[in-house]
Amino acid sequence: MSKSLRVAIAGGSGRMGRVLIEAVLAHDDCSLSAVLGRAGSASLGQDAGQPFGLHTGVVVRSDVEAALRNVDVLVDFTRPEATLAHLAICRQLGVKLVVGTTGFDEAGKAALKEAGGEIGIVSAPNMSVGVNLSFKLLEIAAKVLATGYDIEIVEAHHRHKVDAPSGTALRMGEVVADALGRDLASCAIYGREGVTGARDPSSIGFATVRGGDVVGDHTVMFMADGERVEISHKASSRATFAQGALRAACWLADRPAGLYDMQDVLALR
Ligand SMILES: NC(=O)C1=CN([C@@H]2O[C@H](COP(=O)(O)OP(=O)(O)OC[C@H]3O[C@@H](n4cnc5c(N)ncnc54)[C@H](OP(=O)(O)O)[C@@H]3O)[C@@H](O)[C@H]2O)C=CC1
Ligand SMILES: O=C(O)C1=N[C@H](C(=O)O)C[C@H](O)C1
Repeated sequence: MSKSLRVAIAGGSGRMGRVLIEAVLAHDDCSLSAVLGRAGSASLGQDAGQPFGLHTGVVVRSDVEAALRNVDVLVDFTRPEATLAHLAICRQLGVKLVVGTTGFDEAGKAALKEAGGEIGIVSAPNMSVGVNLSFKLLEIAAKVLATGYDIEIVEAHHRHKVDAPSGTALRMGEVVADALGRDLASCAIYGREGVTGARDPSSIGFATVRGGDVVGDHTVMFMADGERVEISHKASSRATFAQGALRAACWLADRPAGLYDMQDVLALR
């Protein structure tokens, strides 16, 4: 079978970048067409697989416009500022985009939405099937447990993660708040310290743990007098995110312009 979808990877030297390169090379329908590196990075000009002992035949490049000229879809797990710079070039060239990057501010989210008017984009804080199923379970749980249950979200990640709470935890909060008719921005409590007073029953609390090599753990707790329901997801390999990202890339191939997420890709909406 010919590998028909030409995929580029941004942040090729990152934790997700490496796993994505391996996943593209092993994929039946995707070919590795370009790998982007940050300007000044030592990896520029090297084979993209060199840091992990693979020969890919694709060298790392920082000239994004030239690198994306013969590409169908860019898969980007980097930082918001890098993703938004890549987004502008994808719009110019008509290249589709899968965004795994988290930590966008409101302006960044608005830029993705606007670009969805011109190109196909899948943007999701978590590409795993399990987390996306959890979003559906949370919607049901929040509706059934709407009164008398205090809701708290706990997430844990590796020591290198730079944004908090995780994009996934924030999306879990949004899903629960939407199901309850609450506005997350006004009911979220991001950590507690000192004399906080009793818990406001309408609040949704977040707690963040960072350390070691934790790939990504998320738990939403619904706590009442006499019982507690917990919905948990634990990722043990980044390959689960990479598989989801490539599933999104293949799904985007014959979609019209629009801003989609993994709920669309997995037909969970
Ligand atoms: N949606 C999902 O399923 C998942 C999302 N993520 C998200 O993906 C993102 C990346 O995570 P991770 O791989 O662990 O992070 P890393 O720090 O390991 O990798 C980030 C990559 O982005 C590159 N980069 C950073 N800033 C720039 C810039 N300004 N211009 C160009 N390239 C840049 C880095 O280059 P350099 O090496 O030169 O610094 C590096 O290659 C995070 O936002 C994370 O939350 C992670 C896992 C799953
Ligand atoms: O930075 C990570 O590693 C991860 N980030 C994502 C997030 O912020 O939700 C998803 C995953 O949990 C791993």
